[in-house]
Amino acid sequence: MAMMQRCFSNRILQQFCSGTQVTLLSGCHRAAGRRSLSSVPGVRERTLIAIKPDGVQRRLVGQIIQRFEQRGFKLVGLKMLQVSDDLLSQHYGQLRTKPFYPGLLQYMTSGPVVAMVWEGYKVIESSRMMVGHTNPAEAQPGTVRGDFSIHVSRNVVHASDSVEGAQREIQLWFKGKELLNWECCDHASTFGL
Ligand SMILES: Nc1ncnc2c1ncn2[C@@H]1O[C@H](COP(=O)(O)OP(=O)(O)OP(=O)(O)O)[C@@H](O)[C@H]1O
Ligand SMILES: O=c1ccn([C@@H]2O[C@H](COP(=O)(O)OP(=O)(O)O)[C@@H](O)[C@H]2O)c(=O)[nH]1
Ligand SMILES: [Mg+2]
Repeated sequence: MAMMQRCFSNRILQQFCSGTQVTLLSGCHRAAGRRSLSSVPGVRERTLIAIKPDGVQRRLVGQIIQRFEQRGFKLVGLKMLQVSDDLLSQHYGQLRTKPFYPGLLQYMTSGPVVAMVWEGYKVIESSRMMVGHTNPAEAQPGTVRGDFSIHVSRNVVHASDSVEGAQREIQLWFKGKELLNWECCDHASTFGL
């Protein structure tokens, strides 16, 4: 490699190594004739991720956002809010009869929550994997819960668990105008377009 670097200028070396790389270096413009992002099924999937009050109190917001950015997902909605009992009872309605439900409401209203909508290919399934098992004691190291929490009653983050659930939760937590449609300039790297 050192020899090659002596022989070629940087630009020639890039062309020599990879035509694709040269396309990337030429900027954020989609090359003519390429498929548009919308033509790839599933890339517009969206999910609700909420950093719960313990995650905010423990100043984990940046690290959690970083994991989703690094993975390649796109942030399309973000806000910090004090969650109301009304919103929570709709969000966790299916858990109303569980013995831990009163404690869950108390926990979720104990301080601010950071709510986000992330977009990308299979983002719902992937983010559940990234978040890990509901019970942190069973969550794999490398997951958010497996790295940052130890008890099910303080498991740091929420992630939608199905397409229907994600649509319902996004509508519950966000107004349409709070979500932004914007294009990332790294389609070629992320989706191979
Ligand atoms: N046994 C328990 N004791 C205390 N809290 C619990 C218990 N089980 C679940 N919870 C809380 O209720 C939340 C919702 O439970 P659910 O079964 O939906 O898990 P989840 O889908 O992994 O979590 P979330 O919906 O918050 O992403 C859990 O994330 C956790 O905060
Ligand atoms: O035995 C339990 C199960 C759940 N939860 C809480 O309830 C939330 C929602 O439960 P769900 O089954 O939706 O789990 P999740 O989707 O969060 O993994 C969890 O995140 C926990 O905060 C709890 O406190 N005790
Ligand atoms: Mg759940």
